[in-house]
Amino acid sequence: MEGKIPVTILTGYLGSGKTTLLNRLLADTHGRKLAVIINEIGSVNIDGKLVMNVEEGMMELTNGCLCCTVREDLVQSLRQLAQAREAGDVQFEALVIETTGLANPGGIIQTFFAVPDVQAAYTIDGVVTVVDGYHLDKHIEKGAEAEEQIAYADVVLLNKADLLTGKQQQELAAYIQRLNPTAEVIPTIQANLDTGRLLQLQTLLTKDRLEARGLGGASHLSGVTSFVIREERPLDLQMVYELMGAIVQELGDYLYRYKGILYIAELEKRVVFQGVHSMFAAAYDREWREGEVRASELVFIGQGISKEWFAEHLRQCAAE
Ligand SMILES: Nc1nc2c(ncn2[C@@H]2O[C@H](COP(=O)(O)OP(=O)(O)OP(=O)(O)O)[C@@H](O)[C@H]2O)c(=O)[nH]1
Repeated sequence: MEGKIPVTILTGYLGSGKTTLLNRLLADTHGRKLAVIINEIGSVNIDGKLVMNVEEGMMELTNGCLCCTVREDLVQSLRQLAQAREAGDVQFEALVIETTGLANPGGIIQTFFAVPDVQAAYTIDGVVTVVDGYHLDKHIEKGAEAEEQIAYADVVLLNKADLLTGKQQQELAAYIQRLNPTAEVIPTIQANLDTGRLLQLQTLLTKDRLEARGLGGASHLSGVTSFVIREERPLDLQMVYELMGAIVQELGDYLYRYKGILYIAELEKRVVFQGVHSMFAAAYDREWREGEVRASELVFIGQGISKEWFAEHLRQCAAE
């Protein structure tokens, strides 16, 4: 992943506080210069006007939602930004994409896997979802988007905490955690938090993070299930690719997000494996540390998927 531009995807329902957070990211002195892509439905880009302090490296996508399919205008913007950076016309170290409140971030994430030159230039650092704690129940009633945005998140900001009692905050945090056990949930007021950390999530699961959340079992809520599979025997990467290729042909629509570390036979490096719906990719990670227990750990988040079924199939990819 050396040299790639890290990308943070900012999602959240309408009015949850995404622009508030973006302004903080731009104003804070976390030491990283950001480029921003904003997606707004409709031809009048109000959000663009609300974002302060960006002179260069800012792009606005209007007329439509960055949703569901690979978007050619997003691809064009990403290419232009990468080229301008390469040529020295703009300088930035990281890219933030703010999506519309009704976007399912899956389409955007897929763009980074599906388009080879985009994949070569960028790497997704993390997905940050801002939740309007005060209105979450209403947003969930309205459709699947609010839950899907949570399901994709690496970090969830439980925003508008000033409008919640301590008990409500706890209940909402537990609810979010059941939807997405691997996400970190942070209560915020006006999206106020250490923004520097948000830009360095490196999105990956670690064993500690999983254990801290008591993972391993399955959780079910509104048809969205998430579970972690662990396999201690070394795997054959080719077999994992073939298996996942076959699985996503059948189940791609139901798999919102899967990610984790693979322990591959005869390889000293960990392999990061992650995907969204039917797009997935593997990349070399750091070397296994001395004394570190080597194992594959993958989290799956999707609709109506079975932990046993996935575990059984992954077991068949053992190299020996
Ligand atoms: N009470 C309260 N209001 C907040 C908080 N955070 C943001 N707001 C307000 O909520 C409103 C929406 O915030 P934005 O940051 O524009 O939300 P957004 O997600 O960008 O909105 P859209 O682009 O329309 O989807 C604004 O009036 C904010 O001032 C909070 O923690 N508490």
